[in-house]
Amino acid sequence: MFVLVNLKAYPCDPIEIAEAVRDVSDASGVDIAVAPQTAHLSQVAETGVETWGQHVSPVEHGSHTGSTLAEAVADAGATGTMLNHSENRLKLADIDAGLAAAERVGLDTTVCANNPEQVGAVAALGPDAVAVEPPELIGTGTPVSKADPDIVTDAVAAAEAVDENISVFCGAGISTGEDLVSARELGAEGVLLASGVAKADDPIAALEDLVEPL
Ligand SMILES: O=C(CO)COP(=O)(O)O
Repeated sequence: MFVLVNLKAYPCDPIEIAEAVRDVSDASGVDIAVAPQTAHLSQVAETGVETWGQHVSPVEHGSHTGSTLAEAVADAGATGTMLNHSENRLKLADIDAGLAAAERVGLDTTVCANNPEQVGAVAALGPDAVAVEPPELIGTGTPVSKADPDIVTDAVAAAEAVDENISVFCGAGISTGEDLVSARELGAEGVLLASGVAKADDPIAALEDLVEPL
């Protein structure tokens, strides 16, 4: 299972969480990555943790003030990026161009989608992975794998129907090892989560609990 910890714009210490993710990943052997704010990518990557961008812009070098250039994200030490998170939705053409930008610099790509229908649509653009995250469950602590397991199984089927090599992740409300096991049983190869770690009093304990049953 792959675990991507999205720090969003939460008021957490990105280095403390990066070091916790690195240590728990090393000790458990579970592939865990962290996606900090773009401005923190270099500092986070320097800890040695697997580092992802939260977004890259659908642009090349040029006159694009305020953009998140894929080249800069890769130079900062990221090895992957999310696109189209439900809190940063993109037009289909921009997802396509964002994927091209990420692929240009060798970043792994995970395109988020709100439901299985959108998973099928974005899978057609050829990302490495898709992630289904029902927006109404994000940040609630109620895991998608329990609240609406069909969303996960339907997302797996929708991606497989397009390309069986695309990995499917799920996210929203996931915070415990039990949630990860349920996600895996529903066919997900990974999870995206945020508040369960970024808002935890003890991020190491939260991460250890997550990977314990794997
Ligand atoms: O949006 C998410 C991950 O990208 C999920 O957020 P929560 O884990 O806080 O529900």
